[in-house]
Amino acid sequence: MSTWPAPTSSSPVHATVTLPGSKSITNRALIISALASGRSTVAGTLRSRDTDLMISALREIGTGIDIDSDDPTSLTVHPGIVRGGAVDCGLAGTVMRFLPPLAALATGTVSFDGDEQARTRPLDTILSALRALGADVDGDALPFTVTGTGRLRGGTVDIDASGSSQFVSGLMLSAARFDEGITIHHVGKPVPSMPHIQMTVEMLRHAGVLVDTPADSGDADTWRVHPGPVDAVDWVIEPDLSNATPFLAAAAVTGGEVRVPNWPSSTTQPGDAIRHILATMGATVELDGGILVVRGPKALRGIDIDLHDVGELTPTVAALAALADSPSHLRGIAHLRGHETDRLAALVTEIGRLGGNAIETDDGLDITPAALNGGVWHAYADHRMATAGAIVGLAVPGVHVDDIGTTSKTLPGFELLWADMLAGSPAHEGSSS
Ligand SMILES: O=C(O)C1=C[C@@H](OP(=O)(O)O)[C@@H](O)[C@H](O)C1
Ligand SMILES: C=C(OP(=O)(O)O)C(=O)O
Repeated sequence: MSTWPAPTSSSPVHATVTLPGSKSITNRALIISALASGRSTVAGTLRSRDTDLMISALREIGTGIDIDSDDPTSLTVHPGIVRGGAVDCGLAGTVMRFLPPLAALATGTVSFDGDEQARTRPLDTILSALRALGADVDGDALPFTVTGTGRLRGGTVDIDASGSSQFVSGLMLSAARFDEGITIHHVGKPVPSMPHIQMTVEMLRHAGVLVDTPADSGDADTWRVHPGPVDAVDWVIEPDLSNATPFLAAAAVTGGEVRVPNWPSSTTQPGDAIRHILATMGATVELDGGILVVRGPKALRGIDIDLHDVGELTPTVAALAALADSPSHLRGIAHLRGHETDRLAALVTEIGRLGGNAIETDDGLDITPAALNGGVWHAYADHRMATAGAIVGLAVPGVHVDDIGTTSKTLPGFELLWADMLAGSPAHEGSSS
């Protein structure tokens, strides 16, 4: 694997960047469609490692998925009886957490494995919950098996979802097909990434599933999915707003202007929070007729922010903070230690390697301004670490990302999009020139 010389831009970046579909919405739409009572279609699907793993896994255990030969982002999903098979989760949290509850409905054994690095990602919470709901699960982490009899009792379960919102989402997504549905009580420190749980709720409701949230029932930290049929839906996937953030950051870092079309006027995607984050750091941000326009400031300010709800944005925000002219405090993100890699440790190490100043706190990062130098930025097989390196490289000559290819987890062809963004901007140096 050769390192990627991150292009440096000595002039403001001016570009319009169109992003493919959302990973989180795509993989939810696929699971819900696989459980539906008829044929669904999914338009604007993200095609990337995480979503292709979901497609392969669903096919393996009985779902028919046709891919339009003229437009590989258009899928037709034909639900089938869930059967045994072997599932590769790669490093995808959405595959390793969303599929086991569906596998519990199988008529055989579904075996799960994934990348070496995936074997350390937390899973015991959801696997224990499935056992409590009547499933036969062997193992507490990857690799593990789920053996089904074609149905699952379901019912009430207490879980500690402070490590990942995906435990709640994963259980909810298949629960309408459990005999008793599900009632999930969370017990523990606050659940992160609540917008992602709201995404699950809204998409289930869109498919006709009856869901009670804490706001509906008045029961704090309790979600209920009633048993019942799941409707077929013609899904249209929003662009991935978290994947938009490195491109918007490019405007902020270079004092340029980046436009992202098809920005939804209302969304459950956490990436929407980048508008507030960039504005707080000094950028001008406008949402104008579905186009998000970010104009960078002369100098970026640091930020003090709780990212508990939008942890996915941390690598982008940390890269921006490393280039800001005042200190930043990123809080509420202890759970990032269980993401693709330990993101807090990885960001501290990589910012430090370039001469920056980042320290790990109990639940986040403190980053103070320092002059940065070039060097190798390690991605740790983490797509968002790789894109964070690209952001830093815009402002710091001589940054090389060791594995830019890892961006294919959610954004294949990132380097080309990055190069296209820079192509319209006069002075930059690096691989894309
Ligand atoms: O449900 C989802 O699609 C996701 C939930 C979040 O997970 P955590 O709650 O584990 O942070 C997020 O970080 C991840 O990228 C996608
Ligand atoms: C945490 C992430 O991914 P995953 O779905 O694998 O948890 C992410 O994309 O930032």
